[in-house]
Amino acid sequence: MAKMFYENECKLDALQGKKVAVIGYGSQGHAHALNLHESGIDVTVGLYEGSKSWAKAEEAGLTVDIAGRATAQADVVIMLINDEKQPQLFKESIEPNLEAGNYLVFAHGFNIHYGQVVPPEDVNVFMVAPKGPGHTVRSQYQEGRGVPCLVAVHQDITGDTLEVGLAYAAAIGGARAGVLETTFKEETETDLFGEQAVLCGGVTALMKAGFEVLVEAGYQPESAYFECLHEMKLIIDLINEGGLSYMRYSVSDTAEYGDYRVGERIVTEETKEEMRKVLKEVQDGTFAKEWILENQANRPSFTAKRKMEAEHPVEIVGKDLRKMMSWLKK
Ligand SMILES: NC(=O)C1=CN([C@@H]2O[C@H](COP(=O)(O)OP(=O)(O)OC[C@H]3O[C@@H](n4cnc5c(N)ncnc54)[C@H](OP(=O)(O)O)[C@@H]3O)[C@@H](O)[C@H]2O)C=CC1
Ligand SMILES: CC[C@](O)(C(C)=O)C(=O)O
Ligand SMILES: [Mg+2]
Ligand SMILES: [Mg+2]
Repeated sequence: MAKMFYENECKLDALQGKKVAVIGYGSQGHAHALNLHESGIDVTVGLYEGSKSWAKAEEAGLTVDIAGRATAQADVVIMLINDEKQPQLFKESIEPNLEAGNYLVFAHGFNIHYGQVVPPEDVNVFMVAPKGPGHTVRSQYQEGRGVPCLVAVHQDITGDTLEVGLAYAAAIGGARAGVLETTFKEETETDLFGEQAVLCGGVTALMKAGFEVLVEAGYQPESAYFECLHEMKLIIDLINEGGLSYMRYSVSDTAEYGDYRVGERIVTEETKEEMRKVLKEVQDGTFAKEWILENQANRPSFTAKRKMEAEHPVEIVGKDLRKMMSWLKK
């Protein structure tokens, strides 16, 4: 049975009086640092000399120091730099500055699960992994809402690591939506599978395929963009709010009938079989190994793919159409 925690069980007291170092100030880092700060927690952001994030964090009113010094003065240290950069920074600047009984924290289990970071035996290790992008972790917190989080304990030296983890989840807003207890293994494998097969890889492939089929058939790219990309969020918002049936209640019966008739012709048993292969590659470490080697080789295929994807016609037409929507971020 899944164990869920909500605000009444996640006491901020477990974090009161403790100093937190947030290492990194990108998508998750800025959200954690600002949410913790506004929840009354003592936060220092840890970066490196010359980081482009440094000025942003200072402009937001936060204390900033280099990662090693931020770690040395903290009780709780959360690793919010890019996964692939964490092992080196950990060895050089974090590990030498950790003290027995400190809390080392992750927002994703990759480096612990695949053995890229091996923490000293005398520190507590836990994870608070928001199930949403960092910018949403911040905007939801500001609206009095929260993004659900997963919590997991890897090492518990002082006997209170789960309580500190739950307090951390509450301080970033996650306990408003719910905190699910899990393991580093489950979080790592489900997160990698989800982002590859469904949330990022699956969704973008589906949108591009729909766009391409309409444009090939001679329809205007602008029309194809509105249909296959822009409207996706509006449909997903309804699903997020009330499940599949609420979306189906809001769309026309014509759309609902088409949904039942066609959905399984698009995501077929063959697609599910491929999803099972993707999951296997995550579980047996094939993906992790490939991503580590890609970074060691200076990201040749990642960089080429990023450039190619940015030049896709759906990106070109979308950029122009979004210029007219003043409420969207530029
Ligand atoms: N992005 C997301 O929404 C989610 C991310 N996560 C996890 O959160 C963690 C952080 O990811 P994410 O927020 O995407 O990271 P980002 O790429 O957005 O941000 C990385 C930050 O780390 C800084 N940085 C890079 N190298 C160093 C270094 N050597 N020393 C100190 N700071 C450094 C960068 O500074 P600079 O500006 O100078 O580059 C930047 O501020 C990862 O473990 C990820 O898996 C989990 C859930 C969702
Ligand atoms: C879906 C991508 C994600 O796992 C996330 C925002 O939850 C990530 O790694 O950024
Ligand atoms: Mg995720
Ligand atoms: Mg992820």
